[in-house]
Amino acid sequence: MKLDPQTYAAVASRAECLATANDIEAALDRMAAALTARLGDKDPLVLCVMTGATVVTGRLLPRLDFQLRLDYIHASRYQGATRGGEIGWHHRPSEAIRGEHVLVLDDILDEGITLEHIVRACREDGAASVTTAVLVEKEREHACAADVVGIRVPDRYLYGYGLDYKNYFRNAPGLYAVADVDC
Ligand SMILES: O=P(O)(O)OC[C@H]1O[C@H](OP(=O)(O)OP(=O)(O)O)[C@H](O)[C@@H]1O
Ligand code: HPA
Repeated sequence: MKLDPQTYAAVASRAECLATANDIEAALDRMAAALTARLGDKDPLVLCVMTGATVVTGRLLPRLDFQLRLDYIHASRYQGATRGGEIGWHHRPSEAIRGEHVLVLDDILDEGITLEHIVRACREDGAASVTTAVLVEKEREHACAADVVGIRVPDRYLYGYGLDYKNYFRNAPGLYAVADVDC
């Protein structure tokens, strides 16, 4: 569904910036250092979790100065809503994963259900190892933990740097918490 320009502007004006682009770029530097230490000699297969992880993947990969390959995996459970539902699989690269040291890269760890399903699928599909990294982790309980976390934020609905609000705002140059009235 499309947002009309008035609603779009009103949502943006009510949102609160929780992390600036500078904060996030510094977090990406830290993530790159941690991932280099873990995977620098493993020739990993990086799996971008579509669609939200496109921005973190694009910003992080040029910081990883070692041999790697890029593919994608697509499981989602929000579909433009602010509450998650059943997980839906759209692309599971089972053949590509077999025997690989996999790095699953996602934008956010919220309830952790998406990452839990993806890690389980990678193990079922015969990955040699599975490492997980997320740009943002919400301060709440998660169904599974991420190995590498860029930035931790309060448990509010967020947009920006790949994260969407009603399929918009993935291009916002920071992390913004949506006002309660818009959730
Ligand atoms: O930890 P969870 O509560 O499971 O939520 C995290 C997941 O939710 C978002 O995906 P979404 O289903 O919204 O798809 P999208 O990437 O296309 O936005 C996000 O990109 C994570 O993959
Ligand atoms: O806070 C969020 N914002 C955008 N997408 C999400 N997917 C899970 N949590 C969020």
